[in-house]
Amino acid sequence: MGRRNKRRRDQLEQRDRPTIHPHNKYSENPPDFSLLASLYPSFQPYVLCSNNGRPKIDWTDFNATRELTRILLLHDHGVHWWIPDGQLCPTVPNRSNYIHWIEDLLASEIIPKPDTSRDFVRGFDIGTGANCIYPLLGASLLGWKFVGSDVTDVAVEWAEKNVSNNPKISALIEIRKVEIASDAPSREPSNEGNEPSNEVYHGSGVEEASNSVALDDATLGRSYMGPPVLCGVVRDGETFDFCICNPPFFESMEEAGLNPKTSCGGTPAEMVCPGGEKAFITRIIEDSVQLKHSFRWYTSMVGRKTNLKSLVAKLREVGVTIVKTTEFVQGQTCRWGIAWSFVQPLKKIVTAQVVSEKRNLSFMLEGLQRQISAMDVLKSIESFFLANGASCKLNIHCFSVNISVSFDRLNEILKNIGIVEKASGIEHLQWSHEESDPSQCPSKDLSFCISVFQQIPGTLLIKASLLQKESLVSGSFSPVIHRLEEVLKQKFGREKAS
Ligand SMILES: C[S@@+](CC[C@H](N)C(=O)[O-])C[C@H]1O[C@@H](n2cnc3c(N)ncnc32)[C@H](O)[C@@H]1O
Repeated sequence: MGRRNKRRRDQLEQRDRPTIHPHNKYSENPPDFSLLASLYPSFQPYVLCSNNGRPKIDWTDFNATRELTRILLLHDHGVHWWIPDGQLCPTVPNRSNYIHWIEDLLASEIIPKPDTSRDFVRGFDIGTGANCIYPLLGASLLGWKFVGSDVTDVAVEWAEKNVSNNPKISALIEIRKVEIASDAPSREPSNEGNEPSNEVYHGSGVEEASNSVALDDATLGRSYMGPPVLCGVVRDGETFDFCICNPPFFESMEEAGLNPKTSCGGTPAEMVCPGGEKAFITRIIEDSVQLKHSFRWYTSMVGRKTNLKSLVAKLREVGVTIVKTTEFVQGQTCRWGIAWSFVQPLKKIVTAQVVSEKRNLSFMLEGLQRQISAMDVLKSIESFFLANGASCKLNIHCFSVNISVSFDRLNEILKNIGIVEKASGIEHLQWSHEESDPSQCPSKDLSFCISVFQQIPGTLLIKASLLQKESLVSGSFSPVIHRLEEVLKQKFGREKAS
């Protein structure tokens, strides 16, 4: 392969791999465990030496992860912080990414700036938790004001402690207990605003924005029947620039499982709600229909891509003016951010990422047995392509493998799975290559990168990104990845399309 092609491939690879937000304190300098241990003796017992001689911590040890969070907040943010045993322990670099995404949303000119005399940013953290992480980060990094809500006494008590222990920012943060009225009638989902308006949909992946999903029971799942979320908690006349939410993701503690690779704690009240995240975020959407312009941006974290799709569909249905999505890559976990607004956008946003849509494909492997790791699946992917004559470069740190399949081998794979040559664009290849200047000629190899992400225990997300745009065989990318999906589902999972 020519040097120019290689450089182009490397550039595309870099661009496609979602990374830590550039404003994130840790984007250039990840936490230095040795330095932190030398500065904070309480952290020393948790710092171990890995096989390659680099310092590491045991992510399955709750005390180690909590101590790391404590000293990162203290060292890098000047924040004093603690949570009781078992409460959900946030990782500072990951939570900072969400804050910086909101910073980008507010700074963008997608919707007009607020027409108020208020000269500060005010956010609402739905379910702030005992850790109160988003208000603490937003206030210390950016001087934002917050209301942080929660339902449990322990969360409210510890969130308040975490605020009052930080006098420099305590005036910026109010903790609000969500009152659960014992006679509260169960709310039916609202139908208000069902008429679609002149929507502008803008996603970092067009897939999310353009897929129309029928809103049947299977799509929306169970309704949220729990305590109030926004309506009944936001007071009359209050306005906010945004809401932020890391919702209870799971329908049961069993589903939450225990991720053998990390121990971030998390009590049932923090992790679980009937209907899981889909029901909870659907309630935020319904409340936003009532509250409309009280917030400039409504946002939530989403744990599953399948839910992201149905939530975007729900947003279309209720007539929001804009939807934005993003992806948060957090080590081996991938999460999404969803944001919407009822404010009329300043200009029409064109979402024509047709090329990128075709260049990125993904599927889920669900129902995996506990002992099957992301690494097992990654190695199976490598074996599948090696067996088909491809060249593979495994990157065990990124849980990814770069694959290059030559034209001849590609032909074989596609023939084996009954794909006619015409459909893959291979016919094209035979004429153009002969007569062109080879240095200018689009590649006839198919090169792509496959990454494996842990979603929740038993569920992996497999993402494939085409590495070169100008390949004459890029039409074969999709059938090849579909073939891989079939093979992996047969080998590891129960048959369930994402
Ligand atoms: C996954 S935890 C998130 C905690 C923290 N924001 C974080 O990111 O680590 C979800 C939180 O939502 C709270 N919660 C559940 N239902 C709620 C509701 N209706 N209103 C406010 N908070 C709620 C839970 O008590 C829990 O603290």
